[in-house]
Amino acid sequence: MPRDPCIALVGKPSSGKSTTLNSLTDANAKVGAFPFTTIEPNKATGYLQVDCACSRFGKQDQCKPNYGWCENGKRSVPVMLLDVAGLVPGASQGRGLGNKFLDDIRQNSDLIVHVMDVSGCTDENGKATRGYDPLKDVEWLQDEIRLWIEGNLKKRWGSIVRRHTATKAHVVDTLQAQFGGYGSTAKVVARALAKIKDLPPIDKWDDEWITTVVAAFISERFPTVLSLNKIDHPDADKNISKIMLKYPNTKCVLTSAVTEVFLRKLAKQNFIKYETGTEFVDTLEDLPDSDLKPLDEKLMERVDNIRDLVLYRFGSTGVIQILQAAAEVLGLVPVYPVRNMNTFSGNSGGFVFRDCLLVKKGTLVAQVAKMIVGEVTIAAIEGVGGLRISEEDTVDVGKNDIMSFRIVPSSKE
Ligand SMILES: Nc1nc2c(ncn2[C@@H]2O[C@H](COP(=O)(O)OP(=O)(O)OP(=O)(O)O)[C@@H](O)[C@H]2O)c(=O)[nH]1
Repeated sequence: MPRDPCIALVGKPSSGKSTTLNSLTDANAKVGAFPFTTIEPNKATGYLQVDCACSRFGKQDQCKPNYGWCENGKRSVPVMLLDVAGLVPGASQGRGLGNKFLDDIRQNSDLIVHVMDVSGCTDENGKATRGYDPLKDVEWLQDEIRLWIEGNLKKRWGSIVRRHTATKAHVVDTLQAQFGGYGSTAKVVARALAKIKDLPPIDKWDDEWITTVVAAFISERFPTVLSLNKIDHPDADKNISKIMLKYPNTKCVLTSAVTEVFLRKLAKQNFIKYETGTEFVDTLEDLPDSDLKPLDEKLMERVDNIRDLVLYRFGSTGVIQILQAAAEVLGLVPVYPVRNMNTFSGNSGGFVFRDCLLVKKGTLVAQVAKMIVGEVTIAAIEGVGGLRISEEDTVDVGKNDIMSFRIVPSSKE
């Protein structure tokens, strides 16, 4: 993942993708109650909340990021989001905007956030209904991606195996040649294969083995977070438990995107004080000495409902946690390049930790250096306390995550 991480939001029509995206960003993705409001993939910037390095050194007051923002040591780091349109069953056969959908995730995404309607009020095509079982959506999303990759693989299987045998290739190389187009690397393929028990040689794979291999590859290449949306609905509870029981190893986040959008709007209009990501909402009744505007009876009732049905029950609208869950699954580490290791400042001095980039835990320091300073010769890399960092070392939270680079000046001929 040498480029910036990109998280794809997918989900059937009317599951709440656009609302979720709106609540994660300030982008104005169209919001509508009918299928395919979102026609073009919508790239937007979301903000991942992390504990900023400034709080380790008591420098919260001096922290002013170049991108995003930092409040009391909670830093919002930009991440790229992709609103992927047109997911309906049959996408792998080109139904809906199937091919486009698959192409979007193939090229661009590191992780899929599957936005699901857990109220059971939309069927698999996004039409209004009651009592639909959203478990089916988890299954068919996985199936669509698998069938698409499997279909492409099986079409050429005979010649793939012949070539593999003739060239005495390694199974990782043979598969990487096939999966490279999905943004895979040999490492990803190797990790996927390592998960499979008793895998026979490639020429012995039947359809079942191919399915197993493709499924293992998908879970490595396209890890998924389930965003269980519409938790404000009374039918949501039973569906949430069902999904979490069936997929105990999949990261699930409970959300009410529409609530987040509504609360932010009220806060912007100065009707409430709302700290996003928390359960705290204050009205003029709670803060009589504040400059908040009074709410009419209808709005007050809605705010009370939101408190009861979402905030007090679930602790928050859950939206901030979507990106945190994604970052956790991807193992992202915030890395802070600084110019001056004594002050943690950049070029212009004054403010600290101006830059932050997200890299995968375990990435080599040399790779991180390349992302930050490019193809130049580095004389030395310094860490906190002036300690020398080896290019062969790796990064983690609190380990080699603050760095200063000394570059060898380029000689003019
Ligand atoms: N009750 C409830 N409704 C929601 C929530 N989030 C979104 N909705 C509603 O669900 C409907 C569909 O939301 P959208 O965000 O347009 O859905 P989408 O998945 O982007 O749909 P397409 O653009 O058609 O693909 C809208 O009427 C939203 O107001 C939620 O958390 N709770």
